[in-house]
Formats: sequence, structure tokens, C-alpha cells
Amino acid sequence: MNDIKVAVLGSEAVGKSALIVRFLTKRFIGEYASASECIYRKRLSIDGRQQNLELYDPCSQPSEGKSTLSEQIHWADGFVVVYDISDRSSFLTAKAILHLIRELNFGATKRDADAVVFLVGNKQDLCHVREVSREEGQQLAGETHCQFYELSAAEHCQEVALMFSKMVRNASQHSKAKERRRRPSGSKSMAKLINNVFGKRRKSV
Ligand SMILES: Nc1nc2c(ncn2[C@@H]2O[C@H](COP(=O)(O)OP(=O)(O)OP(=O)(O)O)[C@@H](O)[C@H]2O)c(=O)[nH]1
Repeated sequence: MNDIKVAVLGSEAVGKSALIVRFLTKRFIGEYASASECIYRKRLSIDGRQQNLELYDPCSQPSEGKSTLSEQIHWADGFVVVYDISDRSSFLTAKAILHLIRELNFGATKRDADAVVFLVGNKQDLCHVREVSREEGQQLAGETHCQFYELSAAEHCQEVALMFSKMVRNASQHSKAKERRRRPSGSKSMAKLINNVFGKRRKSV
């Protein structure tokens, strides 16, 4: 069975937990007491196949032993980068995160990356106090080659579920592709192994 790892990233209070909880429980819970990062696990059936989903929800408060953003990026198969449409600074943070994902993880494989990085403008119900237009979100998604959604964890149950389901499906395909790239053919990897062993021995003499 495949394990699919998805990191939900973004600045403080943009609604990362709200989106995850909406997807997992179909409910919107106003306040979350989150003093530490956490991984939610769920078993899902996607296209008739059982998948173990791990959803990483970082806590924005600094805490001891907390993983760094680059560790989180290396861990994940897919990313949901969230900003709050009523908070411009959260949009700038999302932009910085998207660029870091490109640099650290997916720079070389753009085609895969398009499918497994989503930019989500959350709190669409607050559009009367909007600070980031939909067009700006779309433009950033275009520039950084990711898919764009505007959602409200507070009001959209189905749309949030569809977004996560699509991410899980895409990340599942991407993790399989990553696995294939990691595993060279048998003869090649044996040759590499022999080379490494003898290479090391020669060096130590
Ligand atoms: N109006 C509105 N409020 C939302 C929405 N999603 C989340 N909130 C509120 O935004 C606040 C922050 O939500 P969280 O889900 O805790 O945000 P977070 O990004 O996980 O925050 P940290 O854990 O601090 O990183 C809470 O008061 C939520 O009720 C939304 O779609 N609309």
C-alpha cells in the first residue's frame, strides 16, 4: 500500500488546520489549540486502491524540536500552500514558500511539479475585506507552475474535499514516479554498488 505525504504550508492563522479538519471531518471548527506540529493520518480509497494519507500541519508557533521548512519540503510528495485572501502578508509568505519548493524539491522535474503543488487562497467568505485579488493568485500560480484554488474552509465542504482528493491522486502518481527514479535497473545498481565498495577500499589503502 502506498503512503502519500502532503504538507499543508503557509503563514500563521491562514486556515491550514481549518482546511485539513474540513477535509477529514467535513466540519468547520472555529478555533484550534495547536501548540505543536502534527501529522494527521487517514486511509483512503483512490481509484479503487487503498492509500495511506499523511497530512502534515505545521504549527506556526516556534517550538522545541520543530522541523524546518526545508525538512518539511523534502519530506512531502505534494504541497498545499495556503494564504488568506484578506491578508496580503500571508500571500507574500506563500510566494516565498513556492519559490523555496521549486529550489529544493522540484526544480528539475517541472512536469511532475505542476501537478503536486497547489496554491490555495483561503477565507473566500471574507471577500468584502479582500487584500489579494483572484487574478494575483492566478498569476502567482502561473509563474510558479502550480494549480490555483480560492476556497473557504468555513463555507465550502465539497470544494475543499475535491481539492484534497485531487492532490492525493496527483501526489500518489508523483510518489510512484519518484520511486521509479530512485530505483535504477538491477544491473546498473549492482555495478554502482561494486564500484562504491572497491572505490572506497582503494581510497583507504
Ligand atoms: N472567515 C473564515 N475564517 C477562517 C477560515 N478558515 C480558518 N478561519 C479562521 O482563521 C483562524 C486561524 O485558523 P487555523 O486553521 O487555526 O489557521 P492555521 O493556519 O492552522 O494557524 P496556525 O496553527 O497558527 O499556523 C481561526 O480563527 C479560524 O476560525 C475561513 O475559511 N473563513
